[in-house]
Amino acid sequence: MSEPSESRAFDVIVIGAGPTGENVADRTAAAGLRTAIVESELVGGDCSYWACIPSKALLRPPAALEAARAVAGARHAAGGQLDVAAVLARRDGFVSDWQDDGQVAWLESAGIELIRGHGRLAGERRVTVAAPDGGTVDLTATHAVAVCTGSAAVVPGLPGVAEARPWTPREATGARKAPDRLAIVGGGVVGAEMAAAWSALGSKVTLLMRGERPLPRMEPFAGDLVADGLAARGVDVRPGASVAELRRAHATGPVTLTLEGGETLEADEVLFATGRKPRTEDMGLETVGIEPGAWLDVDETLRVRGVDGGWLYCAGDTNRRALLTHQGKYQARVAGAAIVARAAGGPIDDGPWGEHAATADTVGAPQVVFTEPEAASVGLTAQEAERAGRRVRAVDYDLGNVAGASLFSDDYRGRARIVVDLDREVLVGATFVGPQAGDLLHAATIAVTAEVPIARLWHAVPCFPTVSEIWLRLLETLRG
Ligand SMILES: Cc1cc2nc3c(=O)[nH]c(=O)nc-3n(C[C@H](O)[C@H](O)[C@H](O)COP(=O)(O)OP(=O)(O)OC[C@H]3O[C@@H](n4cnc5c(N)ncnc54)[C@H](O)[C@@H]3O)c2cc1C
Ligand SMILES: NC(=O)c1ccc[n+]([C@@H]2O[C@H](COP(=O)([O-])OP(=O)(O)OC[C@H]3O[C@@H](n4cnc5c(N)ncnc54)[C@H](O)[C@@H]3O)[C@@H](O)[C@H]2O)c1
Repeated sequence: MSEPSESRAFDVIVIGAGPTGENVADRTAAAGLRTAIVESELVGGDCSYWACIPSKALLRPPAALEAARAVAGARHAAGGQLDVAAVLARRDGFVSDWQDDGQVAWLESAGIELIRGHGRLAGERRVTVAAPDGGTVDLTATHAVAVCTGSAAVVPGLPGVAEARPWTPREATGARKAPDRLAIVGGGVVGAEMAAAWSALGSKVTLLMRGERPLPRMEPFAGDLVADGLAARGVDVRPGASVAELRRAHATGPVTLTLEGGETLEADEVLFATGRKPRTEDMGLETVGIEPGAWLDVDETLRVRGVDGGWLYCAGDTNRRALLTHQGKYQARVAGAAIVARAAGGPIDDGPWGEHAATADTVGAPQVVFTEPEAASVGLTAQEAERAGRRVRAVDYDLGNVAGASLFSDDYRGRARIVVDLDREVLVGATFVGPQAGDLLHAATIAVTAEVPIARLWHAVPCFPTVSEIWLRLLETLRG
């Protein structure tokens, strides 16, 4: 006998309660629209339990220890080893032991109704939820449905991959002990951060990447400095290495990776950090004329293109604009405001930098990679700017030559670059690499998104002796 089905009506239905979905729902509920959010796993999403939070919780203790060891006078007091069990316990605390009670309580306090289960679109403004108890809940939205279902790890279909039982970022951020030998495939952000984390926590890490250096989307010097930093901490960094097949002969035994060219490598675990795919395969997209499994193509207000009636929105990883929590939350604020404005029949301000346009996604989405050294960037690289037909000048400066940096740590090594649009005399990109360089980034994000004229930036005086004096040095170098 099938479980009973229930029908409910709301103004807005959000599918996926990750950071993005939570923020869309928060905006619409705060504006008085009856809002439901559908979640199939944990309220809080990947970011809270299997991505940003646990990864940064693993990376922070080794970084804190290194920071102390980098300063003569403090070094002797930081001579011990990391307490790995305590690091993992602290990580478990940050993910609330993979329980979502706290986030559920927040939803309740915000007046958002949680409906647990797997959500699928079922035609215009309709969502069917397969509830954990086997029943179904049929939902109808008066104004909008927002798809915020995030992304999932891509594992390439190499021979032997299923038997090798590889780690995805979920296992890598949630592991309960450091494997003796960890092979990581993919030199993107996850690969670099997990190499930094697990090498510090006791694994012998080999980082295999197809390209010349890690972090291929950043300025080349960022990948080079991060590769040097990883190598200095014992990671075997292998550029130009592609895995051809894997073999794990015994369930409890090691895995052997065969590289293209025939070389083999043995490890206890292998992590595939090889990118993401949208979580849209099994969610009824075909009922609204979209191919299942596709990234959703949206306009600047985050409304899905090509859907009659304009009621379907998509924010966060699933639209592929910028796979970052802070950009997903930004899109959520924009989409939420657009849904509220359209529901009220009000005007839509969707021109560049308008209230209902996610302009920063393409102009100034910042990112910090929490390796040692950190790599932080916003806007365009010099090469991207040139490819876009801009007349630009890249200005570089050695971060270690700034007084604040040499005080911050002995032998500070790092580099900064600003990319200046020579026609408009504004910054279109910036990159900082060095210990704790991520904290330098927000000033650059403001300069890029607010299009602060260089002539005015000259009057923004950084304090002596902070690492921020890099700004003065870069502008002096630009002006000659
Ligand atoms: C290891 C790792 C580290 C990262 N670190 C950072 C970082 O430091 N900073 C940063 O900015 N970004 C980081 N990211 C990226 C960040 O995790 C994502 O950009 C972010 O989680 C996207 O948020 P979201 O809300 O779009 O999706 P998610 O967080 O994935 O949430 C989507 C939610 O939708 C639910 N869902 C999916 N399908 C359905 C369905 N059909 N029905 C009901 N519910 C459904 C899921 O269960 C999930 O809860 C990291 C990613 C990884 C893998
Ligand atoms: N600190 C942060 O902001 C942070 C941290 C982690 C992840 N993230 C986000 O999460 C997303 C996912 O990260 P990711 O590192 O998985 O993806 P990514 O796209 O950054 O990197 C994946 C890498 O794997 C390589 N690759 C793909 N297939 C391969 C194969 N078969 N063999 C070898 N290499 C292969 C790609 O060339 C690429 O360099 C990113 O968009 C990133 O922005 C952000």
